[in-house]
Parts: sequence; C-alpha cells; structure tokens
Amino acid sequence: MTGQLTDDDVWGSYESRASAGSNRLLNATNLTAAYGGFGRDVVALDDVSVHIDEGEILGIAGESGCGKTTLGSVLSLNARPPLYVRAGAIEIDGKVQQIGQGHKVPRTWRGSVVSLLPQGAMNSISPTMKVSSLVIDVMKAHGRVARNDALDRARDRIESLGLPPRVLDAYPHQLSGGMRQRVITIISTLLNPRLLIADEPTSALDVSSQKQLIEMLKQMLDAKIMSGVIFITHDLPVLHEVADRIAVMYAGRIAEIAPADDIVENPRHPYSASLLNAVLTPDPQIRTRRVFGIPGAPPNLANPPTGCRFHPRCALAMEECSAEDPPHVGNDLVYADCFWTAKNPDVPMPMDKLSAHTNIDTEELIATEAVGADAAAGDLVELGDLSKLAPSSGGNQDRDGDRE
Ligand SMILES: Nc1ncnc2c1ncn2[C@@H]1O[C@H](COP(=O)(O)OP(=O)(O)OP(=O)(O)O)[C@@H](O)[C@H]1O
Repeated sequence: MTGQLTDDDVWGSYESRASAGSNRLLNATNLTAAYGGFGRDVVALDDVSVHIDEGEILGIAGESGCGKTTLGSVLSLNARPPLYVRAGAIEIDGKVQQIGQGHKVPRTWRGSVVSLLPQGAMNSISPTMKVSSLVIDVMKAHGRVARNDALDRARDRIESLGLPPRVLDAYPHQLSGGMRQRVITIISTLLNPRLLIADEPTSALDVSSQKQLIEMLKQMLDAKIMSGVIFITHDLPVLHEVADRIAVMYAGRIAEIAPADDIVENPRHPYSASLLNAVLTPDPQIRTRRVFGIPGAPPNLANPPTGCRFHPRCALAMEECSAEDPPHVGNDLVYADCFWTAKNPDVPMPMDKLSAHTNIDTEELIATEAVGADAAAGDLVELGDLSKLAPSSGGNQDRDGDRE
C-alpha cells in the first residue's frame, strides 16, 4: 500500500459478501461478561459489540487470553459458571434477546438459532460412540426427532457436502482428524442455525485438512445451511483465507474490525499491526526477514490498565492513551478504537516504528527452523497466501516489495 489513504479507503468502502442490499444477521451489543468466584472478577468481555451481515464470515483474532472463546460462549448462549454475563443483547433476524443478569435465555435459541462448535470438539466425542449415535443424541437434545428422520437428514447433508455417507457407521478413531472435524461441523449445523460459531476449528488440523474444512464452510454458507459464521482462531493466515472481516481482540475488547485484506495490508490499530509483525512464516522468499514480537504481555483482566488497554505495549502511545478510553473511529462494521488513528486518519500505520519498539528478534529462530520448514512451505503458502501476512520492518512500501 503506497501513498496517502483517503477516509473512504479506510472506512467507507466495505461491502459484505452479501453486498448491497444485504440484511443484517446479527447485532450483538454491549456484551460484558466476567469469570467470578476468585476474589476479584475477571472481566473477560468488556462492552463488546459485534455486527454481521447475512452471508458473512467474521474472523476473531488475538493473543491467547484476549477473550475470543469467552465471546464465542456468550454469543452462542453457552456461558456457564464461573462465567456470568453482566449485560448485553443479541438480535438475530430482528428478534432481540437480553442476555444480562436476570434474563432467561430460551433453550430454542441454542443450536437452532446459534450453534457453537466448541474448541476441541472433534477430540471430545466418545470413542465408543458411532457417528450415527452422536447424530441421534444431538437431534434428540433439540426436540423429539425420530431416529430414522435424524439419520436421513444427516445422510443427505453429508452426501450433499461431498463426504461419503459411510462415515455415519464409523467410530471416531476410524476417521482422520480432518474428516472428524468436517463431520462434527456438519452435525453441529443439522438444525440449520442462522449463525455458526466455530472456535479454533482448524487449529489441530494439517494444512490440507484446514483447506478442506474452510471450503466446506463456504459451501455450507452458499447452500444457506447457515447464514453467517464467526470463526475464532489466533492463526492470522487461516483467518485471512476464510474471513470476510476480521475483528482483532485485545484484553477483552475489540481493538479493530476491518475487511480481511485491509487488516493485513492496512491495519488501523497498532495492536493489529503488531500482531502482523509477529507472524512467523515459512515462505522461503521471506523467512530471512526479521519477525518482531510484541513487547510485554497482555494484562491481567482482573486489573486492566486504564485508558487504551494496549497503551503499555504500544510504540505510538500518547499521553491521553493511558487516561481515557480510546475513540471509536469508523462505523459499526469497520472501525479501530485508537487515539493515534483518530489523529492520523489518512496516514498508514508506521510499521517500522512498531518494529523498532521491540527487542524480541526471531531472526535466529527462523534460521534454525528454516530447514524444517522446507517440506511444509509449499502447502502453507498455497493455503493462506502467507506472503500477504509478511510486513517487513521497513514500512508499507517495503511490505509490498516483499510480496513481489
Ligand atoms: N474458567 C475460567 N476461570 C477464570 N478465568 C478464566 C476462565 N476461562 C478464561 N478465563 C480468563 O478469561 C480471559 C479470556 O479467556 P479466553 O479463553 O476467552 O481467551 P482466548 O482469547 O480464547 O484464549 P485462547 O486463545 O488461549 O483460547 C483470560 O484472561 C482467561 O485467563
């Protein structure tokens, strides 16, 4: 990305996959949730709002502990003690559900309106249970469904997505990891939920299985099996491949949301830019490039910093960043919460300054791992077009140069 950006380049140009005339699928507003019972509550979600249009895949990224899984649990109405939702509302198809304290959540929403594919789901299936028994259990949990109807529906769905129907007769250990994850994804959407929340669905998969799962999710969206997906992972290359927009979370809040390409090529929050700077890639053309860690560590959410929560680790922090909450710059679908961005709306993020801020240098690590990376490099680059995730330390112009 070269030259000056206009306001429209930065905030005004986003049209979702459904494009003009699209309908809003989800409005989740002012979600606040905390883990209690340990003395001081850990507020893992602090006044977070998320909006999705029909047909969209929204990726959720961020370091470990920033609140991604908590957001998934709250949005899917699966918050259980010690996690308590303090406030918030979820609106799907115009129906509003208050989910804060004192509000009862209708059981019918879980699974049929919003479905959660939890982290590690594919490894938590009972080894003595055939896939067909799991299908029957899941369908019965959501209403009185005849055994044969449940199996017919699962068989049709499996076939329509190009998987062999015999997987229904298999035990989990008879399926490869990739097949198991695709099967469990199909089962979690048998009720045609409006929104699927998939928490780290690709993390335990090899790259070709990741690609197959991503393609299947897109196929399911096109077939309107569900109308939107929230895809949670810390893996930015995978998110860049799968998501229409990416929300970058930090310390229980959303720092930035933008179209996936924009997050990668023109991040508007120093934290998003720092995350990109920290991506380690085995691409042979760029692995000699320095990779920069983010100095420090995410804060303890029982006692987060005042103002912008990223300010203690931010190379661009100004006086006001520690004193006040940052301004919301943008609109519902595309924004960054940042004082620097508000003051510099047309200026590309100074990647070199962010890189210089840290003394964590992984050059040696890359050199050591380069030999081992050789075998995997081709597949990985093909999957995620990782070169796009490889900002150099020399600013945006150099980043473009790296990709050539
Ligand atoms: N059961 C729990 N009890 C207390 N605190 C918790 C619990 N689960 C999570 N937390 C805290 O809530 C915060 C958010 O955690 P969460 O699991 O949502 O983050 P995450 O971004 O999904 O992390 P990861 O990528 O490691 O899964 C963290 O500070 C974490 O320590």
